[in-house]
Amino acid sequence: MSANLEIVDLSDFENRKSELAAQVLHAASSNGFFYVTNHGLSPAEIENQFSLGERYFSLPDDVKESRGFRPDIFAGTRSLSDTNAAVGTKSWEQYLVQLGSHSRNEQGRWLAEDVLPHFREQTVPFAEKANQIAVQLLSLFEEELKLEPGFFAWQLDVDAKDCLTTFGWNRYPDPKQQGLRTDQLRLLPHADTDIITLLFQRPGEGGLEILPGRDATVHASTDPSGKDKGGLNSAWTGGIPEGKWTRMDPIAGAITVNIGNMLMRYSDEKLKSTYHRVRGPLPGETLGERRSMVLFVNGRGSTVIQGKDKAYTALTVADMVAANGKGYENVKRDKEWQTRAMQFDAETSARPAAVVAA
Ligand SMILES: O=C(O)CCC(=O)C(=O)O
Ligand SMILES: [Fe+2]
Repeated sequence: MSANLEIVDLSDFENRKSELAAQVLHAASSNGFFYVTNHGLSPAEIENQFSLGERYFSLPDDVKESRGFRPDIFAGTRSLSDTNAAVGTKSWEQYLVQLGSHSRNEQGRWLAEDVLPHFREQTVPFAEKANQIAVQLLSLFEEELKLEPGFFAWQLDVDAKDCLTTFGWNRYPDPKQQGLRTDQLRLLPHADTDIITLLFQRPGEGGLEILPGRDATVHASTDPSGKDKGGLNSAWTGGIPEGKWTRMDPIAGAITVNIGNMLMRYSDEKLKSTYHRVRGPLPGETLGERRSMVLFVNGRGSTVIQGKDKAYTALTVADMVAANGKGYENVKRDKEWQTRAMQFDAETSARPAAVVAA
């Protein structure tokens, strides 16, 4: 059965908090994915941010790779050859940089100013605005999670010394140009590790799909491989989730939002960290290049994540980020897993039952 997808209109936020809290709680505890509109970032600001990504992607590979991927902080360059090593196709590349005034260029994985002039100075304010949207959204969960009012504003402070929030750009090359088989995914099924993710997609560049009901915990507990206890980094190990996937297509002006494993753990699994993937072309369909941008909201690395009911063991944000990085490096050794993970069967892809106002 395919899902109803919900659009949450954030206009007049301050006066509509209780109504909005009910809406986001419903969306986060069912699909774990929803759209937000009237969030305060203009189409021009978002397009400008995509164009900064273009400047990065058009650099020569060796320059991009000079800020190689650091699994411990889950930031840096995942080039086409790096993802090829991890999933066996050159279907995706990603660049992740750390926010926070504390992270020097190299540690935060920023390329030098002479390589990408004014790149950091334009990206940080955009990402900080996006981070404020995340603060607003998360404040709506504080009462339900029995957290102090203002907790997430504190946790998400990008000036904190241990801030691990990252901003990133994804590029999925034209599968045809890359010589990719049509029965392969462009991004493998995974659940995000963070508290919440803000995803920017462009109309006409679809492909994202979600598997409602299959979250990181459900997956881990039913995975016969038993490799991923507690849904810690199920993104990168163990069984491959299967079922009918729902297309989460781009909507003009909307940001796509999803709950990550940290918030799932914080909420003792009330809020769902749902599996998602980016699909390959359906029969008769040609997919060109796809771009997306992400804000992986982790916040302060030293904060201990545990819900009031203690459904999961206590782990810090930094532990969870590093575990995800380790999992990613592990899959490079498992070619058989890679082939299975990247399999795409058009039969598994469905349109949403409806896209509705929350
Ligand atoms: O490009 C997309 O739509 C999905 C990206 C994603 O899931 C991720 O970067 O974690
Ligand atoms: Fe993701």
